[in-house]
Amino acid sequence: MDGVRGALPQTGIGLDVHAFAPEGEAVPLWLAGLFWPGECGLTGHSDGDPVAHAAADALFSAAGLGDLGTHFGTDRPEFKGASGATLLAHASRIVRAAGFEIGNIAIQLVGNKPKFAPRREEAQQALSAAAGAPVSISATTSDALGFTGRGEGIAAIATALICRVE
Ligand SMILES: Nc1ccn([C@@H]2O[C@H](COP(=O)(O)O)[C@@H](O)[C@H]2O)c(=O)n1
Ligand SMILES: C[C@@]1(CO)OP(=O)(O)OP(=O)(O)OC[C@H]1O
Repeated sequence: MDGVRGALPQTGIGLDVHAFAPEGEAVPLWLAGLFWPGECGLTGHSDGDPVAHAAADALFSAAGLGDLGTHFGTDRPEFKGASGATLLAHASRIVRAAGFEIGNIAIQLVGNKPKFAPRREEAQQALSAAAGAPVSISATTSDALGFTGRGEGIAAIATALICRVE
């Protein structure tokens, strides 16, 4: 990349959705890098954490390095049950190895449950530690509309800002 373009920051976007496990299945909920005792878990090849996955996807998007499936596909048995924080840490290492530093990651969770705000600080600390960069997380319901409003799953959307440093 030549001239000023190589010095400009690059943004990325990521979206992820996971469905709640069927009632009666004792699946633990992992969300935003935290365990949520007593809450219904989400389905997935990994731990199904849409907040961490959206963040990792945003990093890959910003770096032009594909997406989560490119690096941690379901054909990779070593990622079965992997935690979202682990995947985000791996993604951050891959992006740094490609010559970038991470400015920040902003994520918004969309869903009715669990009530996220009381654990926002804890979650931000967990995912910031995983990424090695500031992660902020907001939450919203979808006003009872759509699959999140019907309580069928949780969605998350994220943006990331990275800068080329090498
Ligand atoms: N799972 C959620 C969803 C939302 N919140 C917080 O509730 C507030 C109001 O949300 P709206 O749907 O009206 O946008 C907002 O401050 C969210 O942080 C939450 O804690 N958990
Ligand atoms: C993370 C991976 C791999 O374990 O699986 P899931 O947990 O199903 O998550 P998803 O966000 O649907 O896609 C990425 C997959 O490659």
